Amino acid sequence: MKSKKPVSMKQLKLSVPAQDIQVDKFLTASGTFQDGDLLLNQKGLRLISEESSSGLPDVKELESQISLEDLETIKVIGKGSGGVVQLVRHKWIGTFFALKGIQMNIQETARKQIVQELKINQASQCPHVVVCYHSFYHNGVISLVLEYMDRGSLMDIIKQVKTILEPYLAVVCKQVLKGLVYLHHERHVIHRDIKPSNLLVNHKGEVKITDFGVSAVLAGSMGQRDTFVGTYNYMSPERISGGSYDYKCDIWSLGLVILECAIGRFPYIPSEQEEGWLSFYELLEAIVEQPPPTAPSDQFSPEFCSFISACVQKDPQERMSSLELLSHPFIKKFEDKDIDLGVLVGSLEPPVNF
Ligand SMILES: Nc1ncnc2c1ncn2[C@@H]1O[C@H](COP(=O)(O)OP(=O)(O)OP(=O)(O)O)[C@@H](O)[C@H]1O
Repeated sequence: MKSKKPVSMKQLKLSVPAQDIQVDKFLTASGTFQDGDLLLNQKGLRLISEESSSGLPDVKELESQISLEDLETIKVIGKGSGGVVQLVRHKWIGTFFALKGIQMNIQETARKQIVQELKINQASQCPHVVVCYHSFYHNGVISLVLEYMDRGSLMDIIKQVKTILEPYLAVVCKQVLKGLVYLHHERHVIHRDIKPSNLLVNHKGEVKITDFGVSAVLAGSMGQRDTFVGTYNYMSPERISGGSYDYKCDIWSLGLVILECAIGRFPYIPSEQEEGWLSFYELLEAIVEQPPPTAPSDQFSPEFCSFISACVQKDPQERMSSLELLSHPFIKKFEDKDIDLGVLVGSLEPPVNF
């Protein structure tokens, strides 16, 4: 989408502010002069709606305004299998975004279809799903302009703290479950790639699911249900065995992620006391053939152990749904305890400093 061209200075007539109004009242942190819908900085002049009352820019407004030229790169903040994620700033409104690039070696028509489908998916309005403001296709790369989550992913957090205590995990789970209820019951989509690096956190302690739509669209658009480039670690047994699957595969993945955060290692990797490492094929075989992992009952509460086991049932029919899990005793246990995840993440180094 094209951005509006700045108006030339000759066309401008600016009225002088009244004496008793301070100029800094109009200056934004990025050095842009803002008065209502009018923005002025060294790049020129532009009209844009004010931010919504939530503090986040209005999605629809931004969707029609963002173009790649409007975004300046601050730094690379992450690398995935498909490409890099950069912290970028909108030159006009000063807002930070995460710009995720996905390199794709597929036919032009398929790429266009993917961008088209991503545009439909980006209409998410759930507070627990990362907003995708815009998607572009440029020079073989699909770029997504995402809401910036300034504390990175759950993976970044467990790298620093090793384990997360149950009260915080309950807060994380509740938010992820709300995101999954939205995806499963309102949007009727399976995420397919729930893993620590796809659960993002911000300084307010909000947890949001990202990459919604990306894995689903890629799988669908490439004519195979599981064209998969990421990790298989969190994939449910029914998907690994190539059978049919539904929303419950996301619940299996969530159970493994939460157990990993609690015990400080991927549940299928033997602990330090046990011998050996699993190869890729041994891991897949273990997921399909062995009994599911459990939380050690001597280290964790009965509610937590029961929550994990409700998620990692090998038979998807036996697994609880996202809606059912929201009222699980483990989630309920900490609901009135006023646990602030912002305090935990606030004590850690933000990934942008890594
Ligand atoms: N919206 C975002 N805000 C802040 N940081 C982000 C955002 N999206 C991604 N990141 C950072 O970039 C890292 C890489 O993300 P990305 O989604 O590219 O890859 P991945 O999930 O690790 O792997 P894969 O490409 O296999 O899905 C994340 O772990 C996170 O630290």
